[in-house]
Amino acid sequence: MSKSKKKDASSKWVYNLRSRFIVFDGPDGSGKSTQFRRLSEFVHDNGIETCEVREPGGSSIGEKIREILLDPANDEMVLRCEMLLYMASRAQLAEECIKPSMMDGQLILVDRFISSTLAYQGAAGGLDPSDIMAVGEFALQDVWPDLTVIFDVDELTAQHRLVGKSKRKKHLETTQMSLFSDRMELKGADYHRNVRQGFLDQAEANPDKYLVIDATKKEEVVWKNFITQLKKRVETW
Ligand SMILES: Nc1ncnc2c1ncn2[C@@H]1O[C@H](COP(=O)(O)OP(=O)(O)OP(=O)(O)O)[C@@H](O)[C@H]1O
Ligand SMILES: Cc1cn([C@H]2C[C@H](O)[C@@H](COP(=O)(O)O)O2)c(=O)[nH]c1=O
Repeated sequence: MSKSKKKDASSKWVYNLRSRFIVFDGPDGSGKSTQFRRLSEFVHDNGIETCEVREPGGSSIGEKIREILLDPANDEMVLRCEMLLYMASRAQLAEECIKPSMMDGQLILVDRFISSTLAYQGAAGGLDPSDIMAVGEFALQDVWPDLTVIFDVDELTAQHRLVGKSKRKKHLETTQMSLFSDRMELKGADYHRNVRQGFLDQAEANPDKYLVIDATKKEEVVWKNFITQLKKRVETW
């Protein structure tokens, strides 16, 4: 078999990704955005069009909400306000970007989604997950992910990565806010430990809709494991 035919046969599963919705999630510094970019490149090489957005943000209104949420100056923000703002950004994103792109046959790749609200404002913040889901159902209507991939990493590894990332950012960006950690990253170690556990608990409770990837390994190793696990899952769709 020629090399190109071999590639066609081995990547046939990729076509099952059309009109699907995949979320990348995990603790800050887990490396999810790195793997997001790698999957994007991989599917484009295989001729799949994508809609790629981040949360909070992804729409012009959502990006304004993001600024409010992550600005360390807003330290008086109460938990219910925080949760509703994340969800408001998500409602706009679902209607403005996700729904139309799905109808268009694109693969939807989202950096964070309601899984983050359940982990941060729920497991770590203390809000009842059933309240979050009730607001989520109102905000999202019928726009729910087919798969949420959790990039799991311990706190220490994540912290080292974030320090490295912010050092590089200092050379690249000029805004004052980019020089410092955002409001959520500034929360303490206990909070971030509960965030991680919150993600793992969601995955354990919903194995059909979640995938957990060990993100502590080198980038290339994480990628190989991720694409192998994703292929297995997508072949069942
Ligand atoms: N497997 C890895 N091993 C070591 N470093 C990594 C790995 N994956 C990503 N990094 C580096 O760690 C930093 C954080 O990665 P990335 O931005 O992908 O994480 P993230 O989880 O999306 O972060 P955030 O939640 O803060 O947006 C980056 O500097 C990136 O180059
Ligand atoms: C969607 C969502 C996000 N968060 C937190 C998680 C991060 O600390 C920031 C987003 O920053 P990133 O650089 O894009 O990862 O917000 C949250 O607490 N709740 C949510 O629903």
